[in-house]
Amino acid sequence: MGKDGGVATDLIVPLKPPRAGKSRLRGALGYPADAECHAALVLALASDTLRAATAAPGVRRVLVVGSDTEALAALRELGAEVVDEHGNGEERGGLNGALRVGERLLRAADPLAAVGALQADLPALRPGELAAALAEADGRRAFTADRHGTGTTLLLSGAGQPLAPRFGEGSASVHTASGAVPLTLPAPSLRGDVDTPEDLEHARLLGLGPSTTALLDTACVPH
Ligand SMILES: Nc1nc2c(ncn2[C@@H]2O[C@H](COP(=O)(O)OP(=O)(O)OP(=O)(O)O)[C@@H](O)[C@H]2O)c(=O)[nH]1
Ligand SMILES: C=C(OP(=O)(O)O)C(=O)O
Repeated sequence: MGKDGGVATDLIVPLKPPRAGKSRLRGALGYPADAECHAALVLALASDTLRAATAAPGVRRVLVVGSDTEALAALRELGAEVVDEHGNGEERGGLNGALRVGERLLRAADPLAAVGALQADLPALRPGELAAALAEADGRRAFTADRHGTGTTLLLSGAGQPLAPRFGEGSASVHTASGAVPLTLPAPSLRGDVDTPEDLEHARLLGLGPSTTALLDTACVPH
């Protein structure tokens, strides 16, 4: 059991190489679209997500799965565990493939672990809202939809039960069809993933974490 009475959960956080990821965010809020500046913004979103995830009661391990060595090293500094999604010669399986790599590792360490997948673009995430989602799920395979109701920000599985991730366009209805329980708690910070400039403004109004706040306050000089 986690400290709040929910089931202790190991989380996988997938991270696409920051230069390639979050393409729709380039130039958001007047922030430079330059490749280095954009990568710094994507990394800041992930840093704030991880800071909140590692602080959430009920979360036991947080494992970042990605392929960008520099980004993984920076996130390890924050206290997250990191793994290369192609490290063992795994084929390129995109987002769901990366999640399966993480799930395999976590279940090898503890076959009875409750495992979840949390998106890396939740810069306003509050630890208490993540903990409340784990508590509502209470060991069931369950998910939180994004604020639009179409995507998925968190997918959870019960102890020893496959995660069976089906992230991608319209994943909320696909996860529902696959039997995952849609969680009903409001948890705006957990539903506030950032894909577009409008999403970033929404997250800013909720209250961004320190990394994204500091970055947007600093003039990034385009190369
Ligand atoms: N490890 C890994 N993570 C991925 C991959 N594709 C997407 N992600 C991550 O999955 C989460 C959700 O992905 P999207 O919101 O579609 O992000 P994106 O592909 O960076 O964004 P767009 O360029 O706007 O489509 C984010 O945390 C991404 O970093 C992948 O191939 N490997
Ligand atoms: C991949 C997904 O993320 P997004 O909708 O944020 O691109 C998803 O919600 O399944």
